[in-house]
Formats: sequence, C-alpha cells, structure tokens
Amino acid sequence: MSALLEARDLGFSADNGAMLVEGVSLSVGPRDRLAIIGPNGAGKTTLLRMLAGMLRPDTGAVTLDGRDLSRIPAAERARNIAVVGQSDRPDPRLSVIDYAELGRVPHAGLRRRGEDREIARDALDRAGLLPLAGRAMGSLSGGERQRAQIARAVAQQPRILFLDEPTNHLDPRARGAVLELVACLGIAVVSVLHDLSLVAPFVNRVAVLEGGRLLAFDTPDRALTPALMREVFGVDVLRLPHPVEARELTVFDIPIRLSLNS
Ligand SMILES: Nc1ncnc2c1ncn2[C@@H]1O[C@H](COP(=O)(O)OP(=O)(O)OP(=O)(O)O)[C@@H](O)[C@H]1O
Repeated sequence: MSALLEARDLGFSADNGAMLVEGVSLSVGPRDRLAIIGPNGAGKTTLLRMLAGMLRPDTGAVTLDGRDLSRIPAAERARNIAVVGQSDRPDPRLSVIDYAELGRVPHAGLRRRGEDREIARDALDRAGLLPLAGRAMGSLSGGERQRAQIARAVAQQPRILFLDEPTNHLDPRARGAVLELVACLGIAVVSVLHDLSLVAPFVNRVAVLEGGRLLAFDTPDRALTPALMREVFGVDVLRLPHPVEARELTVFDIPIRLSLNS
C-alpha cells in the first residue's frame, strides 16, 4: 500500500542548538495506526508536531500524497489532518456541541449547515458525550474534555488523525472506548502513547524514539521486545500470555522499593 504520509530524515533543534529530533524517516499508509513511544523528553511531541505540519523541520521533509506538507495551504491541510494535542485549550464558554462543530470549519467554513450539526452530534454520540452536548466546555472533567476533543477531530473527518497522549485523563473503560472509536474510523492514526498495554492491541506500527532518534519502526511484535524496551525505558517490560484469550499482554514491571523504615 502506498504511503499517505512520508517523513524523510526529519530533524529539529531548539534555539540553544540542542537536537530534539534527528534523522527520523518513516511512512504511514492510509489505514495504518502508528504509535510513537519512548521515555519523557524523547522528542515524541516534537516529532508528532512535525508530522502534522505544525512545526517546520530544520532538516528533511514531510509529504502528504507525495506533496511537501509545508506547501499545502492551511485550509487544505485541515481537511486532511486533525490534531488532538496535549496543550489544546478549548474556549471554556463554548457549548460541547458548538465545540465539536468547530471540526466542520475546514469543510464548511463559518456558514455551517444542518448537516454539519448532525455530523458533530454523531461524533459526540460516538464519544459518549451526547448527554453533555449543551454543557459548557469549561464545566467538563478532564476525561470528558479529552473525549470532546476527540469528537471535534472525528467531526473533522480527516484522512489522518494525530493524537498526543489521547488517553492520559481517561479511566480504563474510557481508554478502550476511545481507542476503539478511533480504530473504527478506518483512517490513518498517529498517536503518542505511554501505556504499552494499549499499543499492541491498537496499532499495526510502532516508532520507538529515544534521545530524538528512531530506534525502531516496526510491527508491535517486533518493536516491543523486552530487550529494546528495557534499553529505552530502563525498566522491564513483560509480555505475558493472556490467561483466557489467545493474545499477549504487554505490561511494565515497575519496581517500587519501599525502605524498611517507611
Ligand atoms: N523550545 C525548546 N527549547 C529547548 N528544549 C526544548 C524545546 N521544546 C522541547 N524541548 C525539549 O526537547 C525534548 C523533547 O521534547 P518533547 O516534548 O518532544 O518530548 P516528549 O517525548 O514528547 O516528552 P514527554 O513524554 O515528557 O511528553 C525535551 O527534553 C524538552 O525539554
């Protein structure tokens, strides 16, 4: 399958010259789901922002359908790419339905039609938020707000969805529900994920980043090896057979050593 998005030799350095991302090449097919994993400060968000066209790389380039992303007009980019970032700050006065309907702006502009309202309502429904449609964004809990952000991106009907830690505010059931909703869209997804137990069931590709460099870009089975995970995260990762189902569970084994005096 030919690539929808392609990154070649991406690099980005901070104003102080520190290399935050270096020499990253990868590709994303139209229905691929890619997880970017790595420890804090590895450069995951920086890479995601470059792939989404929010940050211009210092070296290399990102192409969408073979076209340089930086040369695609913003409105056209927004019809193809949706981003749910960690630092999004929705206007707290907006109603949840009006916020979700903002996802329609790239398609319909400011003159939205009844059909756009319906698409926004459907996205809220899928995210389990329809009962809160009339509430103000500022009144939502962290998890509800995160689901509203996903609903806005779903309403945008992009070809590729970028998610930066989409489940960090969600309880376990909501995590599964949100990732199922995203997977059911049948579009390309690129997501930063910290929870390795969610990676293997959700994606077909994993990019392992450390110190701004790509250490692996492969299937979950080949990328999530205990040796590489130990090297990257500094703790053991266990791959255990599920007690009932024919699949593996991937979990961090995080040692918490309490002193005898505590
Ligand atoms: N403008 C900047 N100037 C200097 N350093 C920066 C700048 N922006 C980011 N960094 C540093 O670059 C590194 C990579 O940041 P980035 O946010 O991409 O990492 P991350 O892998 O997403 O981390 P986390 O898991 O903690 O969210 C970090 O050490 C961060 O402090």
